[in-house]
Amino acid sequence: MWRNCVRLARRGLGRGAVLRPDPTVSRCGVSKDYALPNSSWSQGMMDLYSRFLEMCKDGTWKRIPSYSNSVDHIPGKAFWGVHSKYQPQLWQTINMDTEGVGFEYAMFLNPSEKRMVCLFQPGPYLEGPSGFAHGGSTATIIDSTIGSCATFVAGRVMTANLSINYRNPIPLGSVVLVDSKVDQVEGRKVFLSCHVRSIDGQTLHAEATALFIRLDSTKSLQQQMSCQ
Ligand SMILES: CCCCCCCC/C=C\CCCCCCCC(=O)SCCNC(=O)CCNC(=O)[C@H](O)C(C)(C)COP(=O)(O)OP(=O)(O)OC[C@H]1O[C@@H](n2cnc3c(N)ncnc32)[C@H](O)[C@@H]1OP(=O)(O)O
Repeated sequence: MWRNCVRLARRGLGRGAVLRPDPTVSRCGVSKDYALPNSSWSQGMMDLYSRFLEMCKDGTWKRIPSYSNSVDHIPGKAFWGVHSKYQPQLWQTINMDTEGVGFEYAMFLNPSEKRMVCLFQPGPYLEGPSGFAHGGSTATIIDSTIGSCATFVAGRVMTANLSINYRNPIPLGSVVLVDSKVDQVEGRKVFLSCHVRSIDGQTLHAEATALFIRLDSTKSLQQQMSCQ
């Protein structure tokens, strides 16, 4: 029951939506990539996306697809390791099937700089203060961007600490750049920082620091989360 609720929530159902077969998985078993342009993207979002795609051509940057099932990111799909009994099915909470209402985004990785950038256009479901993004949605996109960056550098990680200073509200429908990088790795600890700015760079919306811990692959995720 709980598992089904989580699956529904993660599929972005709500507000009168009806149950239907999981649309993220096609008949041939290939998951949908949510981080691709759609008709809800503003011109600003499209322009920025094209600029980053251009920078991918020489290999400096790499576009990161986003599947609802995180294991689809991993060759061989063994993201949580052979020791884990827990295989998460729908891990990316930020993907919604109705275009434009929630998190519209695309991530790009710069491997040599250990940097992950996310182009983010918040939709109306993310409203906090009237006309502006909820702080929790800003935290979610920061956590996802920083988390993907830490995943690239360290493998399986979890957020241990995330500290955010909110400097200026993010208008719904605007486009911001979430720019994160790994500052330091000490054993299992990965320290990162992040800035959220308007496209023109004039407005600092938020800044964050985070600590991610690389998971011990000899323990199952359930053991690490004290679930059993
Ligand atoms: C080629 C391209 C590749 C690109 C890849 C793209 C694909 C990406 C795909 C998918 C990415 C998606 C990204 C999403 C990201 C979202 C992430 C989340 O939201 S995670 C959910 C929220 N977080 C939790 O629920 C954690 C709950 N906490 C825990 O489970 C544990 O506390 C855990 C695992 C964090 C640590 O537990 P322990 O038992 O493994 O380790 P201990 O011994 O406690 O800590 C290790 C060291 O870290 C310090 N530490 C731990 N927590 C700390 C804290 N909060 N502050 C400071 N230090 C802390 C400790 O003091 C210790 O340090 P000393 O080794 O003694 O020096």
